[in-house]
Amino acid sequence: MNTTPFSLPLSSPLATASGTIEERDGLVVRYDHRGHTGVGEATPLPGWTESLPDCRAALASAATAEIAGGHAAAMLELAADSVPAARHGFATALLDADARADGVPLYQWFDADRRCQSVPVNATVGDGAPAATADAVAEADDAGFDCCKLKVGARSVEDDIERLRAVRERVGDDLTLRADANGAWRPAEAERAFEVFADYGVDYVEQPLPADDLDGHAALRGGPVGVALDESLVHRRADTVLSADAADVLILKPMVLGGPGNAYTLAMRARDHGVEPVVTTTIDGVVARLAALHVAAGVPDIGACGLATGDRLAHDLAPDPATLSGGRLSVPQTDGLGLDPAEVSPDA
Ligand SMILES: O=C(O)CCC(=O)c1ccccc1C(=O)O
Ligand SMILES: [Mg+2]
Repeated sequence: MNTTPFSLPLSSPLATASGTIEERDGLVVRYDHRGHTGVGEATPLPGWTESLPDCRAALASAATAEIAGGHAAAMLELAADSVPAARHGFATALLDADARADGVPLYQWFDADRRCQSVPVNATVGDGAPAATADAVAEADDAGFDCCKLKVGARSVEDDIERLRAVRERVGDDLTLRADANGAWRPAEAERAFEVFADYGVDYVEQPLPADDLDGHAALRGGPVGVALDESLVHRRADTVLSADAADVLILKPMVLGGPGNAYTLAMRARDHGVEPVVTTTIDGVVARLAALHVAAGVPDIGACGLATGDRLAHDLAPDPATLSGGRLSVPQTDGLGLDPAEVSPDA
């Protein structure tokens, strides 16, 4: 196992109710397995995963364990609940090598019978003044997106309502709108937002209330605006969230869940519970974005996913083989993730 640090500044920082994401730092992981080099990415996001030093230390322990006991010993060092980004990095490299060895794109390694050329994606629009928000949504609409997610909760509910009004005035009613409050609201604020957001045709709100408040989220369900849980999956067993009947939608971030395999398993389990899975990145480099894209591609008839985040980066780890057109991201059909490991470089 070999790791290389990288630092990816954002050309377009993402302003949210829980802070602004300006830069993504992590490690590229390479691993030789079954005659192939697999590549993975560990890009921790504090608040969602372990810190970068903890991620680095976990991968160093895993590399030591690997020398004595191979990939199974390395995986045992990488617990999904304590070091999910490190686990994601190694697990992705292992899966990439496995899929290459089997001669299939990663999503077909999850489900050999599936064929998927592209995945629908949402545009992601950060917090901003009403006019700037409407501009950003109009730009996404012009670029062919059918679905746009707005960050809310960074300002008052009444101010977010003004933003929604400006958006609908600008782009009309055809575009699907979602909102993401990142846990910012108190129950009364969430109730008010759900009432008025319904008039603006908001499909669902991600994490209206703090992560721990599963009962509060359950109580918000049943109206025209759905409830999606995201932060509630951090440090918590997914079974707990599913059995609380607190969500219409589960937001699945492979980087937060400990890897693409965990995210795929959870997506299929959510479906079995009648909960719709949506796969998103944590604003990652191209290796992790492709891993998340393959997870989404493995799930039949998945709705728009939060995977169109590559254009926020000032530079990337390698050229992106997935192309955006008509609100869909193409899925590479070459073996593994669809990247040439020789092209992956921290200063690409
Ligand atoms: O879902 C999307 O559209 C993009 C991803 C996104 O919003 C996000 C990115 C980094 C950290 C948290 C979040 C989030 O969904 O809350
Ligand atoms: Mg979210």
